[in-house]
Amino acid sequence: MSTGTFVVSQPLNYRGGARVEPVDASGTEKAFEPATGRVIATFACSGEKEVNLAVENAKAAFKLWSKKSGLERCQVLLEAARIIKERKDEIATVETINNGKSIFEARLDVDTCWQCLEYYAGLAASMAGEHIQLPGGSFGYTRREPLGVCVGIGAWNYPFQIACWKSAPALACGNAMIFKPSPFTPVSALLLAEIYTKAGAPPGLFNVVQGGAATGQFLCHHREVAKISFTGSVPTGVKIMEMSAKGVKPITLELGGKSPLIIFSDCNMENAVKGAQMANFLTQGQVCCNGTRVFVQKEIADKFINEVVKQTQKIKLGDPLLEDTRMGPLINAPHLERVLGFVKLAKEQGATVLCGGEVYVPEDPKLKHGYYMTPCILTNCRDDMTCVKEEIFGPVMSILTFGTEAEVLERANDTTFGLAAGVFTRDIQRAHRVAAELQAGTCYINNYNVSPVELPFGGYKKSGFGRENGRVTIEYYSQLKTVCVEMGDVESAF
Ligand SMILES: NC(=O)c1ccc[n+]([C@@H]2O[C@H](COP(=O)([O-])OP(=O)(O)OC[C@H]3O[C@@H](n4cnc5c(N)ncnc54)[C@H](O)[C@@H]3O)[C@@H](O)[C@H]2O)c1
Repeated sequence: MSTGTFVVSQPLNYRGGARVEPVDASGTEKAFEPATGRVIATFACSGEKEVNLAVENAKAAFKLWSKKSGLERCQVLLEAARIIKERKDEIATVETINNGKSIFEARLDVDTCWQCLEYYAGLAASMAGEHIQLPGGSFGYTRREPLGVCVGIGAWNYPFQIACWKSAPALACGNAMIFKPSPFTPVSALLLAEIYTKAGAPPGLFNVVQGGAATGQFLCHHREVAKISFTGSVPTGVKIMEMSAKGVKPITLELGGKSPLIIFSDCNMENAVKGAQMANFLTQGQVCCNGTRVFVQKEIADKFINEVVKQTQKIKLGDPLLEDTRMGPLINAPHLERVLGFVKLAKEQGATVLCGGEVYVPEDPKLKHGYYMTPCILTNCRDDMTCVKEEIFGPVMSILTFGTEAEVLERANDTTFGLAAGVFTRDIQRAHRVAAELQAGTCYINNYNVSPVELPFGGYKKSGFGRENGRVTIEYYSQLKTVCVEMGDVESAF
């Protein structure tokens, strides 16, 4: 498949084990191919009736699925993981077309998806409670039980990965899921739905409803939805929390960030430069945990800046489906405008643009309506500038300099966000000391933005709560029942 050719003609909702058109709608949306600006799908946003039907389907599947043993659930997840691996190129291609990230990156994303399914398949079979001995031969035991119908609401930057990272632990624990992708990227979640069905999941176990805020609200308010796992911005996260409070529903919030990356003068310079690029330019900078505040120790600032600018100017920008492209277009025209607006404001507030920050028009005529910009590096930044305080969600790195460890820790933590942080140093004690002091859910030492599924991922402070990946996520998709067993007679207080 090549850029400029893909269109979606099949329905984009998935319910009861098949693609369906929604029975009612609250408006329509268009999905684009960011590389060309072409519309690739027009779809109805699901209304309340459609959401109710999805919940009914999920409930029916939950009845069957929750009765299965962990090993039986493991087998379905393993088969789904196998199919994802087998269809990796196709899934990555669809992701690239709808999201704009390079095919090189999309393939890496798909690897983290089948790995996630394999990981939770393994845990499904070993989930167990405790047995607790009580006086007189009585005892208690605990059962880890599923929650019921879970809702997953996704952002547009990692559409397939978000669907997998939410559904794999949810299904492993015995839940059913309804997933609502971002309306910007509605396509790839359908591939996952089809794969689960093919792998042997009962019809209705994983459903997809399309739409924006209104559809999301129907899902969150639904009486029979037991849990919401949300990935998106802080303002929407606040709304999700308000809705979940009304229904007393547990939630996972994976929200935005403005993460610090601290580079000490004793670092391995080559790795630090690579780390800064990994921290800023994956998926065109549209990554929640990006380390966009790059604090560099004064002694090495000039050298680091020279090198990082040199390497950033080499990034191959253009058609995301070409093998050697490393940066594609941003998600859409309004978002491109927003990111360029941040660069303009940074200049007005006194920052210096060392490279990039401009609209880019590729030579290939079919790409001329795409949403490309050159990766940008800003220096002369201060902590009070907008580019240093707010999540830009684009390829814009802000470089700041610092003197001492104590100073940089204070400045790094001076934010309402707390998703991730990074430190580059050769001093092993300092690395761990700094990681312990950083107020962030994930701290990278001498690397950045690697996401092994074995490690929990999630935020501190306004970046959210709850975790995805890792063993702990089982706790966010299950509840603990205590069974207390009397082996003697009742000693009544009356
Ligand atoms: N922490 C993480 O794991 C993580 C991962 C990816 C993205 N993000 C964050 O996501 C943001 C970008 O994504 P976005 O622009 O899609 O975010 P967004 O908050 O605009 O939308 C996220 C999802 O919420 C839905 N939604 C919007 N309003 C809603 C409402 N009132 N009720 C229910 N659902 C509603 C949207 O349709 C979409 O599916 C960034 O802030 C980024 O940092 C976080």
